[in-house]
Amino acid sequence: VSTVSKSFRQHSDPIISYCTRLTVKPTELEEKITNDTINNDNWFVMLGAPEVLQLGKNFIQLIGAKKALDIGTYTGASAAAWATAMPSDGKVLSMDVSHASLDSIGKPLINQYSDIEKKIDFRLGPALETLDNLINNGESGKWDFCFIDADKVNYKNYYIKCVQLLRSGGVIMVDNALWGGSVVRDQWQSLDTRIIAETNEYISQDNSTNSALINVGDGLHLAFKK
Ligand SMILES: C[S@@+](CC[C@H](N)C(=O)[O-])C[C@H]1O[C@@H](n2cnc3c(N)ncnc32)[C@H](O)[C@@H]1O
Repeated sequence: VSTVSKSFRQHSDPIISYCTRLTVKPTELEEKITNDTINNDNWFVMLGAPEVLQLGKNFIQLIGAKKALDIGTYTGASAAAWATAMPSDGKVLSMDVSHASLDSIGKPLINQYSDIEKKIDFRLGPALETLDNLINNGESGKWDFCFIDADKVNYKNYYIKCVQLLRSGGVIMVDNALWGGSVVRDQWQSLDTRIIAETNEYISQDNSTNSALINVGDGLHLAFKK
């Protein structure tokens, strides 16, 4: 049994299933994306934990977010979650270097829900380039919500760019912030672990945000821009 785990993993602690069962309220579309990803894609462990997506949706509604950055699309589960939580004039910019899983699993489902589909802009290419383009186009301070969930080696870079793009009162969610618990186990220091741990330290020292590092899903570092 693992105490740092996404609820859909078989080895996750029953307490995680309990918390998830009571609070996660997926729509029909969200449920379909989750199930199709788990049943059909070899890399399904990358899927955003439903309990993390629910928390993000709650934040989006709490702060009235209308512009979200989704860094790491995969099958589109997180992008669909943010779009679901937003009003009809909301916008999700979802970034990935590959659209293979999105095209085979997420897109055919999302296309059946035009109210969700029209809110999401799926952008192909390295996320750092997309974020730099936004900054160069005067988008700093104009975004409400960021979800960081792509390649771990760029986590600190993504965080720094998201802080710049976010408005005051905006929320950043850094996923996989506990990386299966490896951040506190010296013998598991892979490059990804080291960079995630470094990013956590950086966020904790960053005076431009308040933060909360919580054990939900694979660990989630929340940062609230001052
Ligand atoms: C953990 S998955 C994202 C999961 C998704 N957010 C969800 O909730 O289901 C990570 C994704 O990041 C993408 N990725 C890897 N390197 C990237 C990069 N440099 N820029 C953008 N996306 C990248 C991968 O192709 C992969 O689809």
